[in-house]
Amino acid sequence: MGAETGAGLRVIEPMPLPMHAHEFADGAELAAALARAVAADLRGAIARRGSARIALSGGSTPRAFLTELSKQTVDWPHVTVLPVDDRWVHPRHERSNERLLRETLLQGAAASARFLPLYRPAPSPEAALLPVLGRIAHEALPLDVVVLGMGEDGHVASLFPDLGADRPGLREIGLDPRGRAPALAVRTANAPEPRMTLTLSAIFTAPSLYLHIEGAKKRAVLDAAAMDPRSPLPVRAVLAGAPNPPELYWCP
Ligand SMILES: O=C1O[C@H](COP(=O)(O)O)[C@@H](O)[C@H](O)[C@H]1O
Repeated sequence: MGAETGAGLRVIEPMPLPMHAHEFADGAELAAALARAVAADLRGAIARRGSARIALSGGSTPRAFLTELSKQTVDWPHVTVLPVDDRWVHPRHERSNERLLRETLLQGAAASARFLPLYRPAPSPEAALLPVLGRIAHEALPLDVVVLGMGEDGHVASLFPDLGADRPGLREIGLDPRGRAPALAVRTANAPEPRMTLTLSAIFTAPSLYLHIEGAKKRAVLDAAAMDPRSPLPVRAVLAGAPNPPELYWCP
């Protein structure tokens, strides 16, 4: 948007990066609507190609959505599910995103989906990176659907604002929309354990990209990042680089 000044000059004000916003009264309504939309995408991919691939976020926000998604009518044996990121902890650990997906989504009929873990029983994500990269490249890409969450610090997947602070160049690889690496081993001062994460170039292979955010504080972070062209937050890189505007599912 621009404004005329007295001298006839136009002051160009920044425009927010686009998103398709879907807003709900509460988390239960949001979870049901997001599950219906994602299930429709999965059925569409299966109808077109015979199979579907979906990458899903962990953390605390998506539990109700994942439970709703598991109840949807989908040809689950033809679906491959993977986490967008995982913490380098055993899959029975309470902070494991794999554990969350197994306990919520991979239940009932949805238990017949194929699960592709990012975690392996290796001492570090760096030690496991090569085999994980190979499996992702051969069995997960291109994705059909990605659902991203966001932390209050503006991180998405395990792409944190301090990405690359310990290893120069990592931030560029993780946030490059056209980069060649589909996954990264990362460490952050903001979380207790190392992690494995998909990069934005892998995330952007999905034609359906959802951003699932709950609460006023996260919404303010997102809106500020959408508005500020100089924002260093990884969520800004999602909005700026996504081939299509993401579908925002939000409730207070
Ligand atoms: O660490 C993570 O954080 C984000 C956001 O999680 P939330 O608990 O604030 O909902 C999540 O999207 C990501 O998958 C997870 O590993």
